[in-house]
Amino acid sequence: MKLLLLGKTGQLGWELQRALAPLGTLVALDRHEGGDLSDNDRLAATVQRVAPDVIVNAAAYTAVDKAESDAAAARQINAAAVGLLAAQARATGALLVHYSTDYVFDGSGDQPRDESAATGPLSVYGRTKLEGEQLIAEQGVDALVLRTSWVYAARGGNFAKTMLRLAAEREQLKVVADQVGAPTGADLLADISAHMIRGALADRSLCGTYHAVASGETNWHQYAQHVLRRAAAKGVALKVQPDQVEAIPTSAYPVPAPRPLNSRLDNRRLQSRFGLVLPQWQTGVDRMLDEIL
Ligand SMILES: NC(=O)C1=CN([C@@H]2O[C@H](COP(=O)(O)OP(=O)(O)OC[C@H]3O[C@@H](n4cnc5c(N)ncnc54)[C@H](OP(=O)(O)O)[C@@H]3O)[C@@H](O)[C@H]2O)C=CC1
Ligand SMILES: Cc1cn([C@H]2C[C@H](O)[C@@H](COP(=O)(O)OP(=O)(O)O[C@H]3O[C@@H](C)C(=O)[C@@H](O)[C@H]3O)O2)c(=O)[nH]c1=O
Repeated sequence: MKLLLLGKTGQLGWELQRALAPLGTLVALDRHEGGDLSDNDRLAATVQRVAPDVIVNAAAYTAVDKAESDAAAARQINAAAVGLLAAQARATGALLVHYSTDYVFDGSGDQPRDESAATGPLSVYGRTKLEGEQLIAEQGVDALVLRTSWVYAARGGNFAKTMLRLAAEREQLKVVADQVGAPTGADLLADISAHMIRGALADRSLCGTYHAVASGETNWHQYAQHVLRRAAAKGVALKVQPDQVEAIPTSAYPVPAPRPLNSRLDNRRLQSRFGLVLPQWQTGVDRMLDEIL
């Protein structure tokens, strides 16, 4: 079996290189190796040349605020290129694996959303990611679409690392406390993906959209405090102590792209259909911190 992985250098792409390797022959590409999602013609030529049984797309335009003023590029990478991959997979019978986000929702309410909940993105990033999902659905291709949230990894940029940096540099740290969700490790997502690919290749009726997040919930402020407590316990020098991180409302942290307040995703469909247990979010965060600190 041959797998094509796009976006191999991202948080998730890096972990997928590890997790997908035992499944077959893995061709992992970055944007400079024929895997550029801003160039549909080259991308199509790459897929045809590799002729994979499974296409795994970990590439995306993930700069949420920048996307507000760069919508054409975000739409090309998060939607148009995804539509092309879906068409190619459909034409060849390949399985498509793709990742989406909690930001496809409007964040209203205080309950976890399941896969059938109405979408309503608030930002260009969220809208273009939803368009990518819709293009996959329109093709009617065999696909696994994993909606996840608040991704972190030992390698790459993420909120936890930003907090460690800012708490070491600054005298004061203010973090929003009214956006709720679940930090999800790229390593967990990659392992889940490998498991799901095996399952879906054996039984294509398992294809579909899944909320793939760690269990439990937190908010960005509590998450920041958790990260800093762990760092302080390991003797990392911090200018801002965990208890000094100020909790603020979203309205006090103006940014170009609105974020959903309620990012809770219900992961029961994934757990029951694939026989998985998704660990509490702290498990993976602590492991990542042990690795990087
Ligand atoms: N990060 C998060 O918090 C969340 C992410 N997701 C989704 O999960 C998936 C993986 O995200 P994550 O690993 O965190 O993202 P990263 O930002 O860590 O990585 C994104 C990857 O996409 C690549 N990329 C960007 N533009 C192009 C392009 N034009 N052609 C080819 N590759 C490109 C980047 O390459 P380069 O390094 O060269 O720029 C990088 O390898 C994405 O679909 C994302 O939308 C969902 C929810 C939360
Ligand atoms: C750096 C910082 C951020 N914040 C806020 C801003 C925002 O509301 C929240 C998270 O900040 P970030 O900008 O790091 O996170 P953001 O880029 O919005 O993260 C999102 O990325 C995309 C790719 C996704 O798909 C989402 O699931 C989510 O992980 O914390 C503070 O309150 N204080 C701070 O000092």
